Amino acid sequence: MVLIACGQLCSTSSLAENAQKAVRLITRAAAMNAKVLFLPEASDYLAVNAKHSVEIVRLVQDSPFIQGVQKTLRELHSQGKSLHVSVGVHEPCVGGDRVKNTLLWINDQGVIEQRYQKLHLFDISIPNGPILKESNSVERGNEIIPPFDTPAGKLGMGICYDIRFPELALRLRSLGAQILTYPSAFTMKTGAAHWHLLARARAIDTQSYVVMAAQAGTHKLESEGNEGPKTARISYGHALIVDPWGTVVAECSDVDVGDEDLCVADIDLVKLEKVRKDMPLWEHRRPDAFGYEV
Ligand SMILES: O=C(O)CNC(=O)[C@H](CS)NC(=O)CCC(=O)C(=O)O
Repeated sequence: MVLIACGQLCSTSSLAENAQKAVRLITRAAAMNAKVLFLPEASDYLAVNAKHSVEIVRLVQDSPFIQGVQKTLRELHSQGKSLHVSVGVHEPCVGGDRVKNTLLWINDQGVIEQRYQKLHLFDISIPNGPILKESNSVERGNEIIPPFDTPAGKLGMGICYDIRFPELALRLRSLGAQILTYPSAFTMKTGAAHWHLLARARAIDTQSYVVMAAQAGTHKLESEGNEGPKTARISYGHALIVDPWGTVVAECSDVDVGDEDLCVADIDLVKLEKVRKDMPLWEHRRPDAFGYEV
């Protein structure tokens, strides 16, 4: 059994400030002897609008946020503490007119080992609900990253809105995933309606652990001299971990209690194998009827 931690925080537009939030959660996770910490989508910053995002985005080697995370992991490592981090960030695109919404896997020595670029973009307009057009500022990815070994098990990566596309989860499971992660910044309205249900559904579909790190609370978004439209953002929070049977085994406090929080759970691959053996979904699938393998 391996202990993992799943975090929630409330990013601002300051990469340096957000680095401090991440470092506090990293320090807490390490003190609890967790081996992996999952941090939310866009942990490095939330921007006021597309123009602002393109202005403040940095290459990983120039990002005070990523530098802060890497430095802390290296320091912990030199003290004999091994912690790996999955963290959602932004990266510049070639051409410079948009950014990438990426998920990084940073190992216990601060080295970026994996990178996934969000496939599905959140272009949504719900009456009395969120209006967000992610594709204004973000270039979508085109690749599924094969699940890779971590101290907790084989990890498959998605980001936020990707959780609504079960075909990604099914493919990741077929490619060997035991844990799926969807770092998120869910809206209040869609979170209240769907967050727990989506996380549990993907866990049940794939008989895998699902780890949902989350942005939480009211974001302080500022840009200097930016005339563009401002969007007030509040994120749903409720970072959580679901087991392969669909049970929520850990959940962060409600945002009323504070937006920075951590929850932990043991990853039990013996339990995972039992769930898969008792109900062998992957042997019962019907590619003959559907005409394709998931
Ligand atoms: O913009 C950034 O920098 C960070 N990215 C986000 O906040 C993204 C795109 S706007 N949010 C979501 O995908 C929410 C999905 C959601 O709420 C749902 O599926 O219901």
